[in-house]
Amino acid sequence: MSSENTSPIRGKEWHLDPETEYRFELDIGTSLALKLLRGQAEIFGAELVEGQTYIFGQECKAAIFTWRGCTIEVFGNPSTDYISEETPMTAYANVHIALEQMRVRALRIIHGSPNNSEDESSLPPSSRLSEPPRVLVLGPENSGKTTVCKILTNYTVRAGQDWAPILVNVDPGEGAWAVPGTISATAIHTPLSTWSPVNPLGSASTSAPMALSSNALVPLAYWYGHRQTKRNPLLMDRLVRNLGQNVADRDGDAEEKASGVIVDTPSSFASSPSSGMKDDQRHALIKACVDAFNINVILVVGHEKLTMEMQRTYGNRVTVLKIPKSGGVVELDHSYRDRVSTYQLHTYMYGIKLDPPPGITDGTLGGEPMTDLTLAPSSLAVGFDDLSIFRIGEETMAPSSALPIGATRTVSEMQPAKVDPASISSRLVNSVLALLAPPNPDESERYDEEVLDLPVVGYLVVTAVDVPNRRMTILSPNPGSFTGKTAIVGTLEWQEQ
Ligand SMILES: Nc1ncnc2c1ncn2[C@@H]1O[C@H](COP(=O)(O)OP(=O)(O)OP(=O)(O)O)[C@@H](O)[C@H]1O
Repeated sequence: MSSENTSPIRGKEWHLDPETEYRFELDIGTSLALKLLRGQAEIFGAELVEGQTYIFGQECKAAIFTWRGCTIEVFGNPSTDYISEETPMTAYANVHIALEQMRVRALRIIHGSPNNSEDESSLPPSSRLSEPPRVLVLGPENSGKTTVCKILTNYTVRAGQDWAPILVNVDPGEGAWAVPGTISATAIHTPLSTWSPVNPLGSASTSAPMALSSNALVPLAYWYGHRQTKRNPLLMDRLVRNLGQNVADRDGDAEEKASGVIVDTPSSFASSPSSGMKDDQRHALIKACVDAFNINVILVVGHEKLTMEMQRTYGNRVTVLKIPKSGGVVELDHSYRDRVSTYQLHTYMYGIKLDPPPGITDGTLGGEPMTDLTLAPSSLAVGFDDLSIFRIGEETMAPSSALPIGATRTVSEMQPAKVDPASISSRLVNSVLALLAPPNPDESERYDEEVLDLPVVGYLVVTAVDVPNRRMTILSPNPGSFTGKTAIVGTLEWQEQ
C-alpha cells in the first residue's frame, strides 16, 4: 500500500529585524499566503495572529511591518518581494500618539472632568487640542494617503479604549467599501484588513454593504457616479457636505464622539495638472472637506508645496503637518486602476472567489474564512416605468438643434435630468446605477434636487434594454423589486468578462 506524503508544504522563511518591513507585489491571477511564525507583525497597522494563514490576491501590494522583529513564512510567487529597513512608521506612530492625546482630552471634557493635566494657554492656538481629532489626509498620486488613513485608524482601534473613529472616503476613484463613483463614511470598531485592492479600507458587510447587515462595516454612501473628481466638482462639493452633515449628526457614546474622523482624499485635491482640475476647484473641494468635517488636523503626505499652501490657508485654525511618504508605496498606473475597478464591481455582484497558492487549503481573507464569500446576483426584467432613472447635470434627450432659434441649453451641473431608457442617447446598457433611499414621504418637503441628497442603498447594472417591449434587464445582488424606486446613472460601466 502506498503511503501518501502528508508532510506540510513549506514556504520561504523571512526573518525581519525590528522596525523593518517585508514588501510584496502580486501579478494578475496570482495569490500569496503568509504566516507569522514567531514574534510580532502587522499589516498596515492591523496585527497578525501567530500561526494563522493570510491569503492575498487580485494584484495586492502590501507590507508586513514589525516593531520588535519576527519570522514569517511566505507561500506563492510574488512578482516582487524584499525587506526594507527604511520605513516612515515611527513618524506615523508619533502622529498617532498626538491624535490619541487629543482623544483622551476630548473624552475628559465630554465626561465633564477638568482638563488639568496641561496648561492649554501654553499650547499653540491652532491645535484645538481638546477636540476629537478630525484629520484630513492630502497628498499627490501614489503617495500612500489611503495607507496612512488605514494605519492611523488601525492604531486607534487597537488602543483598547473602545474608540470607533469614523473613516471617510471622498476619493470616488477608490471604491472604498463598495464600488467606485461613491463617497462614503463608516465607524470603525475593529482593525481594517488588507488582502486585496478591492477592499482598500477593509471589508464591508459582504459585497452588498448597503443592503445586507452583518457584523462588518455598513457605510453611509453617496453616489457621485464618476471616478474622476474633475467630472463634476460642484456635485462633489455638495455630496462632501452631505456626508459631513451626516457624520456630524451621528449619535454615539462618549468614546465614539472622542474618537474623531479620518478623511481620505483623492490625489486631484493635491495637484491640478494631472487631475485636470483648476486650482480654485481643488481648493474649493479641500475647503468643502475642512468645513464639512470641521477639520482640525491636516496631514500632507510628502508634498512640501501643498503643506505650505495648507499652512497659509488654514494654519490659523488647523494644525498642518507634513508626513513622509513611504518608499514602499507602489506607482499604480491607469490600467491597474481600471482592473481594480472591474474587480470591485465583479466582487460587488458575485462576492469573492480566490484560489490560494498551491498546497494551501485553509486560510483567511482579511480575517474571514475563505468559504462562503460568494454571492449569486439575480438578473431581473424591469419595466421602463418601474424604475425612475436620473442623470445629474448632463444634457439628455433633445439635441441642441431642436431648441428654438436663439435659445441655448443651460443644464446646471446639479440638475437631475430624467433618463428615458427608450431614447438612443440614454446610454444605459452596461451602466452602473446607484439605487437610492426613498425620498421624503411628506410631499410638502420634497424639492427638485432631492435625488442628489439621498444616500445609496445598493447598486445595479443594466445588462440589456428591450425598447419594443419597454423592459430592461438588471443585474443586482440584492433580491427584491425595483418598482417605484429611484436610481442615478453616472459614467461608470461594467460588463461581464
Ligand atoms: N509600505 C508599503 N509597501 C508595499 N506596498 C505599499 C506600501 N504602502 C502602500 N503600498 C501600496 O501602494 C499602493 C498605493 O498606496 P495608497 O493607495 O495608499 O496610495 P494613495 O496615495 O492613496 O493612492 P491614490 O493615488 O489612489 O490616491 C497600494 O496598493 C498600497 O497597498
